[in-house]
Amino acid sequence: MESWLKESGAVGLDDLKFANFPATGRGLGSRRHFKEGERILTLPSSILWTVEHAYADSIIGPVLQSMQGALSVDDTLAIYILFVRSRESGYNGLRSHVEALPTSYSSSIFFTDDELEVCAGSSLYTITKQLEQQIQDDYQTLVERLFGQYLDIFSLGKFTIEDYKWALCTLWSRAMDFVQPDGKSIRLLAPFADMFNHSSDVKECHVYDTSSGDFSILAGKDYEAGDQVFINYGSIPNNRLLRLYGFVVPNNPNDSYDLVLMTQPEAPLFELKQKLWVSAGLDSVSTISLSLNDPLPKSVLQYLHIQRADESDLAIIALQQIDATDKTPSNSNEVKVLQALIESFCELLNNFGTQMEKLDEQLAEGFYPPGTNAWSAAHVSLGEQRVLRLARKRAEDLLAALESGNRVDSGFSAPLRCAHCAKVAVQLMLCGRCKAVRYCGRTCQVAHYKEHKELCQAIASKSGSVKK
Ligand SMILES: C[S@@+](CC[C@H](N)C(=O)[O-])C[C@H]1O[C@@H](n2cnc3c(N)ncnc32)[C@H](O)[C@@H]1O
Repeated sequence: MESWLKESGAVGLDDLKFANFPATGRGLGSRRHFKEGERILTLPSSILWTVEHAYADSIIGPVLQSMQGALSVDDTLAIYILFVRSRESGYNGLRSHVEALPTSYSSSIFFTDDELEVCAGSSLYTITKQLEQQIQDDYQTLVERLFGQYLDIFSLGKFTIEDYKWALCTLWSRAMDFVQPDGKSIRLLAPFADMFNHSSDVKECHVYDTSSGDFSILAGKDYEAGDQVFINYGSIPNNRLLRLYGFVVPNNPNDSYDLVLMTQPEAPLFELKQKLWVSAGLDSVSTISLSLNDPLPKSVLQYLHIQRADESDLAIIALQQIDATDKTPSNSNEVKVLQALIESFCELLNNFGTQMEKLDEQLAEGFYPPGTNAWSAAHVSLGEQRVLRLARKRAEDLLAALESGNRVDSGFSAPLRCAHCAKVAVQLMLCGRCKAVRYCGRTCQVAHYKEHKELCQAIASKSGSVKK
């Protein structure tokens, strides 16, 4: 692989070497001193795995391009990798990269039932189960649309579901995403650079040059010869690390719980509520990440206030969203929301197969041998329960404050802004009908009317300013 990379114009390979490190397994070590910020590796655009390169391939490109409804980025790249791996000749450079890839992964999708059961009740458990089903469905679609249609290209036995899962895990654990100046994102897999392991102790140091398409790694800190060189994959919680990368960081400060909030369309006042969720940046199905730093984000309370609102609460929430008057939702709604939330947190915590104290004990006693899948699952479960307990405590504190008459900001104030263009301004004109929304001028009011009409009527009739 290295000679192919050098011939293609890669710079910096001689200063790095493959090595096995006790904590992380295979990675890259430095052969000399690197100063923080110094460019240590540059790979030319031509050797990167990208969707664009898959489309440009003379064999697989026309097939991909002829498909009705483009494949997802990950499916395109996964198929490209499997295609190159299946070739008996040609593609020597890319094939040398594929040969250097791990033969198996420890993403949670490969866990046995017993291993996954260790984190039963966690959001990782649910997402992993859903993902397994999703992968099977996606694979079936690929067989029907692609593998079964072009048997000359997709050799039998080299595009099985196990191969597909392996290729997906290759991408999840090694591909990187960058946003380009036009706002579009690019996902790429960089041979050799995908051998750097992760450390949160180094600065973010991978760079994509959008004009040349070249990819570089800078030193994320000072290194001496012989040190392992790291990159920083980002602030990732253990549940995500285990699902995508197959490892965990004990006591991960980024741990989180993915709380799924949903409301059925049959619920009363659903359409009005949907509008309010959308204008609060939410949706009727919202997944909100609770974290150790912010165990109860305001968006959770915003969602639930809308979900549990009756007609008069809805009108008040609409007013608050738009004109930021400090009218708070009715006390009963807020109390209802917090009580229901505490109850849900208790239920979620009870659903964990093994409670936190027991897991702590088991980990301390070495019940799960360190580094095994069950040990990783135990750390995910611990992290998620820690977050949920903090969230429950926060909701309990808010409820106690409310009941004792000390209101605490639960996330409703917003600056005065135009309901159409969102411009924040002091001089805004009120909608004459509902007296609830504000505009920076007549043009915005007219442009917004169609969207505003339904809520306008609802608020106006509620406040008695206009008869229906
Ligand atoms: C981009 S690859 C890095 C190279 C990889 N170690 C290899 O041998 O091919 C990412 C994978 O490396 C491993 N890894 C990276 N950082 C790690 C860390 N801090 N601790 C444990 N494993 C790590 C995980 O298996 C992860 O999925």
